[in-house]
Formats: sequence, structure tokens, C-alpha cells
Amino acid sequence: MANSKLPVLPLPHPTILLPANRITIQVSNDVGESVVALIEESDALPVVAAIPVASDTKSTLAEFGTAARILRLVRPPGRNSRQGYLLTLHGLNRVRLLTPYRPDPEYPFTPCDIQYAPAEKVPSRKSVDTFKQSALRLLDRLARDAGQQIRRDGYNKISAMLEDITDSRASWMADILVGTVNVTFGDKLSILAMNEAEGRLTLAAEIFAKQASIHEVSTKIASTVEESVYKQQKEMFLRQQLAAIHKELQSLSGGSNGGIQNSSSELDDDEQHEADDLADLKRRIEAMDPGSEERKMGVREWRRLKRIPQGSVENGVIRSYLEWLTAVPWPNSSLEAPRPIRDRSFLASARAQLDSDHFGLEKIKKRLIEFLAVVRLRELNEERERAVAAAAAPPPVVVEQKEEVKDADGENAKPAAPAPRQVRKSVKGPILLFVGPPGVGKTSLGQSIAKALDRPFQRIALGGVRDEGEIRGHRRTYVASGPGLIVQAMRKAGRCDPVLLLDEIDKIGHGSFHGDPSAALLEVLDPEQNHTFNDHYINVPIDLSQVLFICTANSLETISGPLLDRCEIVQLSGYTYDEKMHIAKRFLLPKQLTANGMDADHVQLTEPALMTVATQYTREAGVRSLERAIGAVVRYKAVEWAERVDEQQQAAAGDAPKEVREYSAVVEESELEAILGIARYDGEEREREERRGVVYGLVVMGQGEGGILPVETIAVPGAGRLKLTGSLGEVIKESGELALSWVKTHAYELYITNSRAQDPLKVPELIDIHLHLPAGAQKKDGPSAGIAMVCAFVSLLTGARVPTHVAMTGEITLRGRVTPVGGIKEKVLGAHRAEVTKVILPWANRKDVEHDVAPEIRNVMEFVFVRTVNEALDAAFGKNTLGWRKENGPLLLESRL
Ligand SMILES: Nc1ncnc2c1ncn2[C@@H]1O[C@H](COP(=O)(O)OP(=O)(O)OP(=O)(O)O)[C@@H](O)[C@H]1O
Repeated sequence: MANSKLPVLPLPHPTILLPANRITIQVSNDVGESVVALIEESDALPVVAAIPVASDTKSTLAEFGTAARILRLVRPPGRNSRQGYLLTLHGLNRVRLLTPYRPDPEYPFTPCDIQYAPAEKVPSRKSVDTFKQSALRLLDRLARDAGQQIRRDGYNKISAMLEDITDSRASWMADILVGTVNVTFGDKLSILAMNEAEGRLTLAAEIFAKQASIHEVSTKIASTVEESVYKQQKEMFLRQQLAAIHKELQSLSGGSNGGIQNSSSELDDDEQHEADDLADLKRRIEAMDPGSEERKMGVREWRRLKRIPQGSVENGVIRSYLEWLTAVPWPNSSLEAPRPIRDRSFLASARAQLDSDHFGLEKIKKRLIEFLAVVRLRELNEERERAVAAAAAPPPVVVEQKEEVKDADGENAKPAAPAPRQVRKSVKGPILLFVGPPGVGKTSLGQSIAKALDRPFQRIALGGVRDEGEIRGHRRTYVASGPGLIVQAMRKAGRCDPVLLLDEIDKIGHGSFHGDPSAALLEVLDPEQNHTFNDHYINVPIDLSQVLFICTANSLETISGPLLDRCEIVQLSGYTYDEKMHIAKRFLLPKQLTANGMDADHVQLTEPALMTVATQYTREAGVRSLERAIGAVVRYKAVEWAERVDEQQQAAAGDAPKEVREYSAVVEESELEAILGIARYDGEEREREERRGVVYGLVVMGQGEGGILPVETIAVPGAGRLKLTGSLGEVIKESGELALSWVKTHAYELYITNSRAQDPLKVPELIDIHLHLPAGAQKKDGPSAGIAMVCAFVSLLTGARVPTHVAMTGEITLRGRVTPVGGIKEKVLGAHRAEVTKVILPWANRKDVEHDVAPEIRNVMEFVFVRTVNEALDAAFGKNTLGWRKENGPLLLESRL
């Protein structure tokens, strides 16, 4: 190892000069001047010890460096002091600094003691081979990824050289390669410090292997980044172009908002939202079933939208159309029956659901369970059939989703191969029609069915719908057009298989110059047609076959025949007071308590109080008014409670002048008047006066509610005619004529006239009979008032009276037979509410009373079933009240048949 003295040149961090390498560095003017002096001093090219600075934070020099020959020095042009000199060095040998370097400000190149590295041994074959392999792999990669041909050629040349190199020159080659390729400062420094050939080759092989894999990864990352950057740039570029085109189009169409863009940043937000909305719309179109009608329509309208300038009316129309189109829940391709249906315990849990939502209604619940069982069986059968068919069918052709997505926006989109859409077929069970008075739970039963099936529930109110367009939507040519009620409900439901409740189909208008809404409903409800329901606005067939429709109505009379034909009627009647009490306690009160933020400890209605609310404050078949009245009581108590809490707080804060009022949770019957006001139905029965010519009949009103109705008759001077008033329909008028004819025929037997030939309206005086049914504004029709009319005429003509606790219903024939009528349960319940205790009914209606009327009512009322008018008269006036002539003529005998 030879020692010597060499001027030290610190290399700026992170420059390192390895032996056999050449570098050019920039040096300060002082250093440059010193190099000039050095060159001038020496005969040959001067040699310096080029020592790297060990770290970028400290200026301490590394221990090792390279003896380097100064090859060239370039002065800065025009003595530009800031630019510095350029110095080219050629590395010769490894050196080690023996003494610490202390620069002299006067003369930077102070010679220092250095030691040259010893002569190297020839490295082993193995390490040379490993080194060569590693270096060749790296060079190969570098050549492959080099952008320019000239660099690629350079790497290839070095590779060729490396292959031919001798073992003794391998370590020299290692220095050249480490100096050339881009390795870290640390790696270079460790190569510099390694003055043994064998060790240097091993170290170089490791460095090259590491470098090769780093290079590989970074190339990969670079290419990925490049790709995404390219995509983003491309998108940005295209968007900018699009924006520019829009702007141009706007200015062409006279838009004067050119300057707006620069002036306000608020508008930028709007633009952003606009862009987001459009992107959302586009995404929704892309998500539509490829090849489907709706997607084709969506794509077509989307293209139109792009062509029409923003802000124009047409643009808005298309936008809102597309929003609707994409919001309709189009059938998905899920072929599985919904989960709850497949569940084995489905029927049991459906039953539990119905029970937890409704009291009583046993027959209805039984019918609904049957209905749900049918729905389940059909769905499961369908699923099985589909599975078999799918197993037999050839495998489906897979269509790349990515291509389809492009089509939605691409101008040159080819029509996608329309793969037939596979959807669950319709359940095609019967369409249920709940008929009954208001507030008996028709709507809430529909909700329970939806809950049991785990499907969304939507109610469509059809009351007062007069225009077909309300159901089917209006064509887009109309100003402010939009889709119909069905599509609106489907959108709200958000699924293609909701339960839709068509509420009050009996109140829907029939044909007018706006079209017939009930005809549109026919299409909706027809399982053969509703898989292609056509909403005029959407204008793409919508599949409603998976929707479960349930209808409700108060009465069947106004429902058109064809509509009725599609439905299966489930009749709900009113509740007895007993049932109402249960419903109130178990359902209505807890519901109202929750709705008003109270709990059961805050309000307790005593049994007599509840009964009074039911009997004297409400008189309805259902429980809606009862619920309202209970709600009013709860709210009253809520106010009391809140006041008391406030007073307590004030008292606690010490600023309450008054005493805290007492609060009692219990509501007694006596408090009801203060809470709900004067009872509406209090003592009404007492007002029912027993009068000549007045009889109470039983009726079912328009809302399906039963009740009693007085049949009033008076005799007025006249010409033997009958006058009927009170908004009577044809049938009821005829039944009045019929009743009078019967009375005229039997006037002799009833001691009204003295001979069979006399007309009771002409002898002894000439009179007219005026029959009136009160509540004149309410339309009345039907034949069921027959026996009530006969009784009223007989009462008028004989002077006998029918007690006010008696009411009756029944149709009569000319021969005096009493034939059955409908609505018995409602009528009996209505009579019970009106505190009638004796009801006269046709003999043939016995079974209705047995089946439909609750035992608690049957037990407190007297039912007289009559076959003939004579029996009815006896039951109404009391046996032997009316005198009957003994000699029974042939007519009377006939009437007893
Ligand atoms: N059997 C019952 N058990 C529990 N609650 C009931 C029962 N029947 C009705 N209700 C309650 O009465 C209220 C009114 O019922 P709903 O709205 O279903 O009546 P509706 O028959 O549909 O009336 P409308 O013909 O006027 O639409 C609801 O809060 C409902 O939960």
C-alpha cells in the first residue's frame, strides 16, 4: 500500500467518481482559479484526490475517494462570476484519506496524506459469472425500456463487451457499470470503499439485481400512471371540447350569457351540479337492461338531449322525461322468488303479521291466508319450472357489459343484440277487492299483506279521478305533462313487484270527454294485458305483471261490471261496540299515544269512558272517528301533562308563583264533555217518536255503513195518488207502488175499507198519500224497503203504530211474499248502534244473521224472520193489534203461500 500526498477536491454531494469513470462537475470560481494555478504549476495533467462529501447536511468528507486526473477545465463565458467553472475528471485509483481534511481558505488545494489501494487479486470464476449474469439482466432490461435507439444500442454494446471481458478486468467493468447506471449514493459509496475485487463483484451483482427489480416495478408503475393520466387527459380534453361546442351552439341560438362565465363563481357550482346530474342520468341509462325497449328509448332521448342547447324548453322536457324513464323500476332479471315466500314459515308469519295489525276479522284473515298461500305456491311452481327449463337450455351467450355501456353514449352505437329479458312471471292470483264502510281496516289490511310479503306498499287514491290521463299519464306533447298515478306509485315503490292498493275504485269517474279512467284500470288489472301497460308519458311498455294489486271500495254499486269481474270481493262489515272496544284498547289508543309522544302511564281511558266515546261521540261502522276522538283525548292530556312539567320546573327553579297542578292519568267518563264537547248522539233514540204512518227501515248508506231510516207517510187531500219523495231511485219508487197495491188489495181484510171494491185512497175521503224518506240529499235506491213501506201505509190507514224499537228490511212481491235482501250484517249493526232491539228480516236471511252477526249482538236483539207480509205486519205492530177479517178470501190465502 503506497502512501502519498495529493491535493483534495471535495465532490459536491451526491456526486461520486469511481475509478475508470469520467465526470464533469461545476466548481466555484475560487476552486477553478486554484485548478488553473495547479495546471500551470505541473508539467503533466495534474492529479487530485476526488473525495465525495459524505452527506448532504454535513460537509465532512468520506474516508474513501478516487485519485483523478484533471482532463479539462472550462472557464465561464465572459467571466460570469455566478456561473462557475466546469471541471472534467477521470478516475484512476481508489485512495483513502489518512488525515482529516481541513480546507485552507487561501489555497483550496492543500495536499493531504492519502493511501492508494493495494494491487487487486484476480476474482474467482464464480463471482465473475454471478456478476456478469446480474449485470447482463439489468442491461437487458434497460435496453428494452430505453426510449431512444441510440441508448438501446449503447446498452447492447456494453452487454457485448461484458460477455467478452476477462476475469481480471471484471472488477474494472464493475466500477464502470456502477458509475454508469443509476444506483444510489450509498451503493456507490460502498463500491468505492470496497478495495477488494472479489467483494466488489459480489456487491455489484447484488446492486444490479436490486436495480433490475426496482426498474421493473417502476416501469410498471410508470406505464400504469401514464395510462390513467392519458385517459384523464383525454377525457378532460374531450369535455373541454364539448363545453366549447355547447358554448358555440348557445351563442348561435342567441344565448347572451357569454360573459357570465368569467364573472361569478356561484354559477360554477351550478354547472358542477348540472354536470353531476347529467352524469347520474347517463349512469342510470347505462345500467338499464341491454337490448331492452326502455334502454333504447333512453339512449335515443339522451342523444337528442345532447343535441339540444341547454336551457331551452325542449332540453328541460327531455331531461325530466329521462329522469322519469330511469326512475321507473324496470323488471330486473332476478328469477328467484322473493325470500319470505320461500321461507317455510311464511304462512305462519303472515298470519302473525295480520294478527298483530288487526283485531278480529277472522274470516277475512282466513281468506287472506288462502290468498297468500296461492301466491306462494304459484311463485314456487314457477321457480321450479324455470329451473327445469334453465337446465335444459343451452348456455347463454355472455355479452360484455363494457361494450354495452359505451353504446349508451356512442354515436355509432350498434343496436345491442336483444337478448330476451327473463323475469319472474306474474303471480296471476286473484285481485282482491275489499268492500266495506270507511275505517274498517281495508287500507291497513293491504299494508299488512305487503309487510307479510316483504314488498313495498303504495296507495293510489282513485276517488275523484275523472281523466284517463291521471291513470295513464299525458303525452309529452302536452304542456306540463307527466306520467300517470300507476307509474308515480311504481317510482315511489322503487321495485317492480310492489303491493299497489287502488283505493276507492267505486269513486272513479266513468267515461267523459277526457277518456274513461275505469277503462285504463281494466288494462292495469288484467293479467293478460298488464305486462305491457302503456303509460302515455313514458311511452315504453311497462311490465306490471309482478305487481300485486288490491282494490278497495265502499260499495259495489258504482263499480263497472268488467272491473268487478276481475276482482275477488272480500266483504268487510262494521264492528260491534264490543269489537270497537277491543280495537280501541289494543290498537287505537297505543297508536295515538305514540303519535302524540305520550305513553300508557300518562293516559288511561277507563272502560266506561271508552264506551261513551264509541257510542255517544261516534256512530260509524268503522273506527276512524273513534280513533280521531281518542286522539283528541290524548292530545288534551298531553297539553295538561306538558303544562304540569313546566310548572314543576318553574317550582324547582324557585320562580313559580302558583302551585303545581295535580295531574291524573285516568280519564273518566265524566271528563269527556270537558274534553270532547257535548256528545253528538246523546239521547237521539228518545227523539224517535212513535207516530202514525212512521216506520223505521234498515238501510246501507252510500259509504257501506248500515243504519235506520224512517219511512214517513202522510195523507193529504188529493185524487187517490201516491207521491214519493226523498231522492228515490226507480227501483225504490216501484217498490213503493208495489207496497201500496198490496195494501189496497188487503184493505178490506185489514178493516181499512168496508168492501173489497173500495179504494182506501178514495173512500171515505179522496186523499193522496205522500211517502218521504228523509235526508233528501242522499240518493236512495233498492227494493229492500218493501215491508217498511207496507207497514207505513197500514199504520197510516189504520192508525196503528209501530214501536220505535222495531226496524225492518225485506223486499216484497205482489203476492205478499218477503224475499231476501243484502247487507244484513251492516243493517243489523246499524240497528244495534241506533238502539233498536227488534229487527224484522226476511226468512231467507236467517243464515246471514247466524254467520255474520256477532253473538253478543244476537243475544241482545230480537230477530223475527218472516216469509210473508202478513207475518211482517204481525211482528211490527204486535200480534192481534191489527184486526183481520175472519173470512179469508182467496187472495189472502194466496199471499200465505
Ligand atoms: N280490526 C282492526 N284492528 C286494528 N285496527 C284497525 C282495525 N280496523 C281498522 N283499524 C284501524 O282503523 C284505522 C282506519 O283504517 P283504514 O284506513 O284501513 O280504513 P279503510 O277501511 O281503508 O277506510 P277508507 O274506506 O276510508 O279508506 C287504521 O288506523 C286502522 O289501523
